[in-house]
Amino acid sequence: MKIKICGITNIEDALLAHKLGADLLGVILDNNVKRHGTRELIDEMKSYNLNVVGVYTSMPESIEDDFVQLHFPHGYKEILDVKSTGASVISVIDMNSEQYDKKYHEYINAGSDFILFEDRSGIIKRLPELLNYKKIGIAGKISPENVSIASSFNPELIDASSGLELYTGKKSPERLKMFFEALK
Ligand SMILES: O=C(O)c1ccccc1NCC(=O)[C@H](O)[C@H](O)COP(=O)(O)O
Repeated sequence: MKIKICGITNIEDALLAHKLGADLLGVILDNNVKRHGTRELIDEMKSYNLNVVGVYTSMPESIEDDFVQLHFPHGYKEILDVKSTGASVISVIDMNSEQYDKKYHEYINAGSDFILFEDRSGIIKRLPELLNYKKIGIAGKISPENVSIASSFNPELIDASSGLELYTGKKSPERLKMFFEALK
């Protein structure tokens, strides 16, 4: 099971999350999103050998990342285009969208490395719906208080962001520590 901390906006949060045990660190590359980062931040994170996921809300013109999160409704072509660069793909499915099961099979068949099921109002209550899926990640209000429930479900990927913040865009060192403690 891999742990991804998303919404990283600064190097201090990135280094602390990595030190505590994060496998992947997500940087949102969309200036319209409050908790976004920059290409410069990604370069700095890579200089520390951190595993960075570039999180995109639309298809980027070029791919410079080792891990790419397609955080918008996409299809076969976008996944193949990213995979042709050698990057790993995280395909996000909004569980409140129609036909999420159909999308899951499309993304699996296209070769996505992880299918990240997201319910921004809280994924924990949706877990019973996900029992028969493979290669899945889960996201949506995962926090120190409920991450033990998330991990007992044993997904391939757990993604957490806002539940670890002091304020939007800034992670709380205390909450990060509590989160990784709860995973032990
Ligand atoms: O976090 C955002 O505001 C965001 C906005 C637009 C696209 C992606 C965004 N986040 C990426 C993520 O993977 C989230 O961090 C993930 O769904 C977890 O969300 P949460 O823990 O509920 O903040």
